[in-house]
Amino acid sequence: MFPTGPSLAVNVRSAYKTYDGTNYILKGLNLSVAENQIYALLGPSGCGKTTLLNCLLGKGSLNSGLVFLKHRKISDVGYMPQNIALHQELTIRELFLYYGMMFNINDDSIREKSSFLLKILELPDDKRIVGSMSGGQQRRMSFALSIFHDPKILILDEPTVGLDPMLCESIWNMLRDMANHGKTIIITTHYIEEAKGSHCVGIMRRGRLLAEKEPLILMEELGCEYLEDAFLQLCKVDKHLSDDDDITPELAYILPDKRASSQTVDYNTSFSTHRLKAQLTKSCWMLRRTILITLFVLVLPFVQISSFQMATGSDPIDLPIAYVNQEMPYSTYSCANVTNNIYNECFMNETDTTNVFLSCNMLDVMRRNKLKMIEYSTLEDARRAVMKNDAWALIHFRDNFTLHLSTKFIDGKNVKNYTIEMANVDAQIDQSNQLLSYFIKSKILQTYKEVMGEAFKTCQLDNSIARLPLKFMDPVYGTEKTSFRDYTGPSMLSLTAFYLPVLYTAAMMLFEKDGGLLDRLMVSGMRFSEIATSHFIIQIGFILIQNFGTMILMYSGLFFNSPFEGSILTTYLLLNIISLVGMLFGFVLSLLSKSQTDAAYFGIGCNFLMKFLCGMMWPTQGMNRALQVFSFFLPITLATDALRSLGSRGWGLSHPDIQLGFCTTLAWIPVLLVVSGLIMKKKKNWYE
Ligand SMILES: Nc1ncnc2c1ncn2[C@@H]1O[C@H](COP(=O)(O)OP(=O)(O)OP(=O)(O)O)[C@@H](O)[C@H]1O
Repeated sequence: MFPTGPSLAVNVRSAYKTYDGTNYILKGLNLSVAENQIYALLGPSGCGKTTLLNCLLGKGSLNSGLVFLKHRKISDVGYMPQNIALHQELTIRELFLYYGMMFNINDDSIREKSSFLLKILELPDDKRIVGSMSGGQQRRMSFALSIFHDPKILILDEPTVGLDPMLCESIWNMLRDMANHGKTIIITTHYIEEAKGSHCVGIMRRGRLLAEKEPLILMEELGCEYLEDAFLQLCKVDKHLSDDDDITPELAYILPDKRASSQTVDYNTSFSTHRLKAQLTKSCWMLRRTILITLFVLVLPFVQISSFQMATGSDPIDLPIAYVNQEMPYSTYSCANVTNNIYNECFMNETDTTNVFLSCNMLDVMRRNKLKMIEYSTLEDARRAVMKNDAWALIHFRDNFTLHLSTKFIDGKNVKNYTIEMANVDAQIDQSNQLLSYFIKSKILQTYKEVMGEAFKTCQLDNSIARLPLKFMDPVYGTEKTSFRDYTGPSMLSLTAFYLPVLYTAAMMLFEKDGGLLDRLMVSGMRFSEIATSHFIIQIGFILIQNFGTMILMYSGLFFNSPFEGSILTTYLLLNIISLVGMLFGFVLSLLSKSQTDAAYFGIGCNFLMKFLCGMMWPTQGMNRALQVFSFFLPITLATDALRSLGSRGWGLSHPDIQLGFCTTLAWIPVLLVVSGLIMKKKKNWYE
């Protein structure tokens, strides 16, 4: 089917390629590269050279036409991309070792080859970090890696850009030497004159090959002294002929129906342990080289959990409260001047109440409860203080408060409305902050309960008279003092377990994808499954340490005191499953994002959604019904509830709610795997 000929290494026939379905980048291009030759592909910027090379490599496919590559084994192909695509954090030596391991070259050969290439390409000392080398040095390094495994066919996309003429010359000498030793080389270049050193030049313009000849023959045929003139002449002629030869709508319509056949690089290699080892070793080098970031990533969950524990749930202290105590006329007869004897004198003494001032006792208790009580002489002043945000609430005791309270209790059902009114403690609270206003209300109630309890005790009455006719028995689960922190603690734990692997995985994958690293690795034979496995192994290590650490931090009682009744092992297992789902979610994110910035925006958005929709900040029971149902299907809603129940209720795996938490999270694993598979299938070159 392919017109190969005995000595053709590459053959392209009637190649058509479009990215958007209308503009054709390759327009019926024909190209033949004989074996053991250097083929220089010349053409102006944007004429489709890289597109053609991508089709040769099988990274892109033709819409119509034939591509044939004689040496299809991945180890037979060497590729140098146009962009540098090198791991900037590694040293030269590490990079050689990495590619050497990837191609399964033994250590001695790696040493030998790398020292030869260092010398001939005038590269710096092999301890130099790649990122610290000049652009030209990095380009030579990139070239060195493309020939490192001794490929049979070499595809070089502008390897000599920015190099000084001496170095270009030595690269061309190397290429000639390689061709003499049976290699085939296709090279694109902007320096037309250097293509004189090739065996054949292909002059490309607007998606077609205008000529394909030995340079000297081409110059002779066109009567030119320089290859550059020959190139210009061909382009000029083509410009006159082909201004209106674009793909016609009819042809564009027909072309996609034509069959495109390709025999390009065969990427179907099986999983290999040496490539996995290379990837793992490289990742360890990278982690070590970026040790500060590695440590930061490692300790981030501990910092998050600790700061959460320290900053959340404790009672606010020193909240300023304005009060007006008309029971004690301001400054003339203040609480400070009375002997407070609530503990040895009953306040319900009908004849003489002068020695008992319950308002003073209440103010004392409020101070003890860490409220900052500020006295004002008039209600107007106190109210103004609240308006000006000098105080969070205003508390008002009326004239003869204690006397009226006493009368209220003594008169019982005959009590007058006026007495009831005067026996009230009036509180006016700034409700703009719900949590603080709840807190102040609960402190006032607690104060009332405490003072009246003591007062009734002194009157030798049952102090339960002072309480509401409501008795809260011992809690079924949890404690009397369950705080907001106990509710949000498991949320923080699951969010940290989920979200950090999302970020880390997306960042790692995009780090390789950015700058064409992943693209280059794939063409060098690295399988995606090997990259993913290596990442999985490293990430699992992080996850196991981090989840163990955060659990200890939160529940061991050594650092913080969150209630924990259940099984440590079940909790640890659930946290690790949450992290695994986070990891897969991060992977999907990296497939959907073009850059780390995209992923960061998307990730931050998801983090907020998770926080609000998974019942992290507020119980899902408070959501509208439809949202509640949606929320249940999210990866960490029911798992967080399960964590809460494991901690405060002591339930185990046998409880249906815990099983539900595990199941909903586990169910996301196949879902995310399928989604990733579909994206990879749809976006053929997702790794670019
Ligand atoms: N993935 C893509 N999607 C859409 N258009 C693309 C894509 N890749 C390349 N193109 C377009 O195809 C045309 C040819 O690009 P190509 O990179 O093949 O040119 P080139 O000859 O290699 O150019 P240069 O010498 O500047 O590298 C350009 O107009 C480019 O914008």
